[in-house]
Amino acid sequence: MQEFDVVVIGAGAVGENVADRAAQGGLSVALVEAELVGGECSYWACMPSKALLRSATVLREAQRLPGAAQAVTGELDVPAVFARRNSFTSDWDDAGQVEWVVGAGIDLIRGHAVFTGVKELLVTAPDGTRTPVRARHAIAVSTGSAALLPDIPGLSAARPWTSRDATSAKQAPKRLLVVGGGTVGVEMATAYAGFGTAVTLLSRGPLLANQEPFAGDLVTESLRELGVDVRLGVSAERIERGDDGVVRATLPGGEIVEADEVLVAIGRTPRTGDLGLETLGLEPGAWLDVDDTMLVQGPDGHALEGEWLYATGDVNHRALLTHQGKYQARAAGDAIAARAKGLPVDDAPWGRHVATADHASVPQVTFSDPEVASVGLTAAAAEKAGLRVRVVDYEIGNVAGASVHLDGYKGTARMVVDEDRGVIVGATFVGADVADLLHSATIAVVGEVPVKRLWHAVPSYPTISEVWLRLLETYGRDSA
Ligand SMILES: Cc1cc2nc3c(=O)[nH]c(=O)nc-3n(C[C@H](O)[C@H](O)[C@H](O)COP(=O)(O)OP(=O)(O)OC[C@H]3O[C@@H](n4cnc5c(N)ncnc54)[C@H](O)[C@@H]3O)c2cc1C
Ligand SMILES: NC(=O)c1ccc[n+]([C@@H]2O[C@H](COP(=O)([O-])OP(=O)(O)OC[C@H]3O[C@@H](n4cnc5c(N)ncnc54)[C@H](O)[C@@H]3O)[C@@H](O)[C@H]2O)c1
Repeated sequence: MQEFDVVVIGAGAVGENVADRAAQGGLSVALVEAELVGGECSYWACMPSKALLRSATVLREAQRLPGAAQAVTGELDVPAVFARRNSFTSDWDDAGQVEWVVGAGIDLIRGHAVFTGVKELLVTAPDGTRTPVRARHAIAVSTGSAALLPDIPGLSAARPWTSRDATSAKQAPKRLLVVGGGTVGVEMATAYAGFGTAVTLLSRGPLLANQEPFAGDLVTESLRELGVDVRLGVSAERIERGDDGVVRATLPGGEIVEADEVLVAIGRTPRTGDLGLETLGLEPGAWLDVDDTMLVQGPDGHALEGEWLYATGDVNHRALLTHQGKYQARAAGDAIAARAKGLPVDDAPWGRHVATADHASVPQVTFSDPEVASVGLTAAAAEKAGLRVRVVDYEIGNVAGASVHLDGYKGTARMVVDEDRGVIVGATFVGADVADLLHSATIAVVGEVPVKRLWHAVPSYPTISEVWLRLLETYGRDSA
């Protein structure tokens, strides 16, 4: 039996951070990983997807800019894009991240962990060796999520791609059918359209349905301009792969769409089905409910006896984003160290040991073309929450900085103001290169900066950030 103060299951970006914080808190920590140290984000999600998107985005921008357009007359070098993607994933070799783990003083145990009891695990290594592992203080589950497959007749036998296949493909297929109009569907449709693939995207609702409606509208329009056949309000009745290798999707009404590959991007499922959660009285295959310090809540709605089981990252379903999972990891790792040493836990809202921002100020950028950057509540969500809000919209193309940035700049910004408190509770920017604008909004939302004070935060001229001034002018100084 190996024994540590803390054991973290899953060495994705989130598990790595829990382990790091607990180790920095003076505890001995083991990190258990069944696949690659670095997890989904490094090898099959954030980094490879963004690497696949970036080159074509830059090329399209250059092609729209007089002077640059004349110089950029060639086609996208698709193999060079895939090669750049490979370098970001280190060719799916985790040696660099293992080096970091070792350097941080964390013990790495390779293998698949299963709970055998309270604070006890059995880890099965790839060669079949089994190691019992015990935690003196805490175990953190950071096992992430996997792609969800819909129950469409014929689909599972059609060898569908999941996000892993789309981000790790060695070449672009001639035709790609994308099922799902959320973040993965939109980003991968954009990437593959950039490679010259004929993409058909089926979405049962509008694109990016969790965002402000104008975001999905602008992205739909631009995907169609890129040549993507976007079908909204459409679900396939059947998807099969024929003996000829061709995928055929039957749509309502009998129309058949043919493709070489089909990517399923309809959401995620927690990686808790094979963890032995039943041993602890928890439901295998379910998301793990947690409190704000990331302690797992049992069926009675309270932390397990002894406050020892934590869950961070995708697996707790609070916000399926790397940065938000790492934020939870910092809170949880510090809370584990504090509880282990009998120190006070600062679990008041916005305290050191809680992930308060998960509730109302989660930032997210979808790297579509145009980019969609949002934080906090949409207007609809704010109204649903019972807030008295005022919504202010502004066309980003009218900002001097945007017009210099790109000819014919098209985009919209929205701020959602809580009229009772005089603060911004949500903001969305849709347009080229708005991603880095988002953090200003995140600070305003988290800091609950009064709108009347924002008038003194002067954006530089001529930058796209002057959209802030235009939003305030549209809101009106007398209203603030
Ligand atoms: C295509 C795509 C693009 C994305 N792009 C972005 C983006 O741009 N920005 C962003 O913020 N988010 C993005 N996300 C979301 C992001 O990838 C996830 O939120 C993030 O990876 C979650 O991290 P995690 O550490 O919780 O889980 P993971 O990264 O999934 O790590 C979990 C680890 O646990 C291991 N594991 C599981 N079970 C066991 C077990 N029983 N024993 C041992 N090890 C186990 C797994 O092998 C894995 O390495 C994207 C997601 C997808 C699918
Ligand atoms: N840039 C980023 O930050 C980024 C990029 C990719 C993924 N992600 C994260 O990964 C998560 C997963 O992304 P995703 O795109 O798979 O999920 P998603 O939840 O963003 O979108 C899934 C879409 O599929 C639709 N859908 C659900 N069931 C369906 C069915 N049976 N048939 C047809 N459509 C169906 C939903 O209505 C939704 O529009 C996201 O929640 C996001 O947090 C983030």
